[in-house]
Amino acid sequence: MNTEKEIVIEIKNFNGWYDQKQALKDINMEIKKKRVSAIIGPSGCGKSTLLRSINRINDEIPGYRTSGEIIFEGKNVYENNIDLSTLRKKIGMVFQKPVPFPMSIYENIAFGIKLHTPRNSRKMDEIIEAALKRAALWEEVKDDLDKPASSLSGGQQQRLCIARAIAIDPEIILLDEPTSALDPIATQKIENLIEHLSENYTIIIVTHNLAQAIRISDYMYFMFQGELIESGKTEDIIKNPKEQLTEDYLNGRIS
Ligand SMILES: Nc1ncnc2c1ncn2[C@@H]1O[C@H](COP(=O)(O)OP(=O)(O)OP(=O)(O)O)[C@@H](O)[C@H]1O
Repeated sequence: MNTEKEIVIEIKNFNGWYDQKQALKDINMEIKKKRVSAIIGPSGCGKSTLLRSINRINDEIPGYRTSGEIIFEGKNVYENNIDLSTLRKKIGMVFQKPVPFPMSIYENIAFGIKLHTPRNSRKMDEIIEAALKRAALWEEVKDDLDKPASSLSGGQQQRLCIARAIAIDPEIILLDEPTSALDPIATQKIENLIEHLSENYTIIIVTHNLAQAIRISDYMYFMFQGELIESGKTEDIIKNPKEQLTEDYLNGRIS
């Protein structure tokens, strides 16, 4: 396996505050291209805040402010002239609870494509089929594309949300606890899918499920109380954590 991968995101001296409360403290990290990176750590340590800062979706929370840099494609995403719609096209996101739009399976995916790439509309059917195939959902829904997305199971809805993200051709997919609302079988399907997706996309996943992070990630980033404590290849961190806090977390002494 080629482990020397290109860096696609570099986070430098990054801080985040909700009003007076500092949620992220001087975060420095590098994300490797076309790998699965898992951000782990106990509840409230800042995982989601960090993930949601990467595509600036956290800007939507009143009172949230940041300092430092998140470099993507040679630019700090917090520069004033960054176009947020383009940023979020390139850095897609899937949330904890599947949130399909109240429309058909087909329209759920078409909607995002029309929003971001109207010129592609002639090829719509092809793009939708390809996205559903990549999200491992095509075989289950190909005869039901006109049915409401709400008729799908929770796991299928989550794969639909992943297909929706894929359809607008992102480079990076952010996944915020994508399986926490799913049963074990649906979870396994998503985990298999994530491993597959990293052939084509950079995946950054937040999970409170350490076993899941170990199963699917190439790199792990352990956070505690707003700080990044340790990061590295998953197998190295598991076998040989350098920090006592990491070891305590891996051994279940911190949860
Ligand atoms: N909208 C908000 N307003 C104020 N404080 C917030 C807000 N969202 C998160 N926080 C605080 O910021 C800190 C980090 O929260 P965050 O949700 O990023 O942690 P997390 O590691 O993802 O937690 P969990 O695993 O429980 O989802 C916590 O102390 C939390 O209370």
